[in-house]
Amino acid sequence: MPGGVCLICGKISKKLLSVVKSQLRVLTTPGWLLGVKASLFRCALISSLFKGDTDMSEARKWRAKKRFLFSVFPLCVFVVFMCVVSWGYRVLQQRVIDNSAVIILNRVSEVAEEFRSALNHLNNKYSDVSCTPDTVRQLKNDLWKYEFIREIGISHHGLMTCTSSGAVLPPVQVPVPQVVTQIGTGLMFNNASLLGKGIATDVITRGDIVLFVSPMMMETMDRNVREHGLMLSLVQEETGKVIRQSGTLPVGRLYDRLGLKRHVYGIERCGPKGSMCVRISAVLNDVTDLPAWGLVALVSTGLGVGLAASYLLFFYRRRRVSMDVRLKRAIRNENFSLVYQPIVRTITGEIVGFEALIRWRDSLLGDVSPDIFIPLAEQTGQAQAITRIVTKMALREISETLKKHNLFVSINVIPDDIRDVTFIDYLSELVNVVGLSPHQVVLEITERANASTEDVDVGMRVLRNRGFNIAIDDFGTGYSNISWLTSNNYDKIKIDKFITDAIGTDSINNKTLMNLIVLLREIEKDIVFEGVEHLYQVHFISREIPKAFSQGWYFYRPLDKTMAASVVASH
Ligand SMILES: Nc1nc2c(ncn2[C@@H]2O[C@@H]3COP(=O)(O)O[C@H]4[C@@H](O)[C@H](n5cnc6c(=O)[nH]c(N)nc65)O[C@@H]4COP(=O)(O)O[C@H]3[C@H]2O)c(=O)[nH]1
Repeated sequence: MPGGVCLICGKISKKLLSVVKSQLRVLTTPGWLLGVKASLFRCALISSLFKGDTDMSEARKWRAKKRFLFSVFPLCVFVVFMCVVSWGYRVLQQRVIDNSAVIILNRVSEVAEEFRSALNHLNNKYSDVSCTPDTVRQLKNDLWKYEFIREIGISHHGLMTCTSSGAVLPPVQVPVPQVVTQIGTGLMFNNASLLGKGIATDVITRGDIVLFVSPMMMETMDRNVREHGLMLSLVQEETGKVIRQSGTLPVGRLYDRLGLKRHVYGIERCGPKGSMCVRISAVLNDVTDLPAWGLVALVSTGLGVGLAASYLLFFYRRRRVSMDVRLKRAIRNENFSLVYQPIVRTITGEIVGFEALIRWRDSLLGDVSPDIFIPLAEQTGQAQAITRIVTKMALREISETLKKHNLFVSINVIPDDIRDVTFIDYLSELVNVVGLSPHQVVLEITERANASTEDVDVGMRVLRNRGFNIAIDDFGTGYSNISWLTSNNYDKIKIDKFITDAIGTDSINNKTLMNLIVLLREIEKDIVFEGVEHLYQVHFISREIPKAFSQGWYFYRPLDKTMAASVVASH
């Protein structure tokens, strides 16, 4: 997406740049126009990072890339790093808060359940009883059963006459509760009038029963909440009104200083319908709340990661770019050589043809394997140029030997070559000029390439109609093996070295090989085993498919043109 935006920006910039350039020629140049020109040029240059831009010189592009890699890129990595760390920090805090909240909420649920069952039980037991010593003794006994209740009282018509400590004389008026839930439970917080003697406590009432909540219970709960930096609120479910709160939310350094609102994370659990909800809230810190040393360590790590990523990308790009640039130059100067590896009849060892293999020796990079530069050439759209160079060189260097001994030469091509009518014409013309018969030229197309598209099929048919042969290369490495076998658009099939390597082994590939042998015996095409290195492989191939051909170090390594001519002559 940024690449796409940049491409569009780049295109517009280049257009504007040309307009500005033309204006510069006719106007006396004001300073601001020079500034605009410089900015547009920079933008066009950056856009060329995302596509092959032929207008910019390689060196300029590389300089722009370097500037980008060591300015914008590390900053982007730094920002991403900080975002990821912030996000991770937040997730971690949520986990910790969730764990503490679950413990507290479970405790609150236990307490609520105890009050609920006490109110039900005691209301049934003590409705309309008078405050006799026996009643007081029974209340005392009942009190022992409850962990969170400190005192039980009995009231008649709003007057508390009896408690588990004894008769209340004179009876005390039970005040109107501060909150009444839908199921008729009344709550009073910090009530100091009922027990007298300067004791303030939370009171719960329903029917004739008055329960005095143990202050220790609330104290323990508050301490728990404070320790975890949380805030516990009792909320009325229907109205959402907060009726009791313990603990406070900690202040955040930067946010509060700047007066920004902080993100409060909350978990709520409600009792049976119409009762109370308990909410646990916490402020989620972010990296700005870290102590100064933590912030410094984090920023340094982020910058370090950004720079490390820049360096890695720089070295990777430098290697790629330099190889890319040098390959372009090598193609322009046709700075390659060819070697020819003989292909032989397996049973007799007689040479029947050669495969032309490209070699590139760069003054800086040394010998670069075709396995490296051919895929690079394919990615950068230079592979077709290579095919033309190889075709021209091979036919010029080896046609005399081919004609003299009626041999063929195999040339590696890519699907784009087969699709390209101009290449087919070019090849026909060359073959004509050097006086070869088209059947002495084999075009190898790798099975890994997704070559089964319609236009490739058409190209293959055209080539075969003109007398050229088509070989399916590296058979066994792709995923369209069977479809290739059943198509009739080729003349030879080259079995990849990894299948040949399975000969005489106990591997899974050996099973593939044995199944393949059954299929290959039925096929009326030339079969070439690649990478034949050992005598037992030769014996196996000769026994299983006597008509098969072989190519490999057991017979010959790739040879230069002079050696290739002399081995055929000496045979
Ligand atoms: N270990 C071992 N290796 C053996 C043996 N016999 C042959 N080889 C190597 O196996 C490769 C066979 O070529 P390929 O399958 O077409 O695979 C080729 C082909 O896909 C590509 N390539 C080479 N030349 C060209 C070219 O001119 N054009 C294109 N498009 N691709 C080429 O590069 C690949 C590698 O080429 P090379 O490095 O020349 O490697 C060659 C050859 O040197 C053996 O007994 N043992």
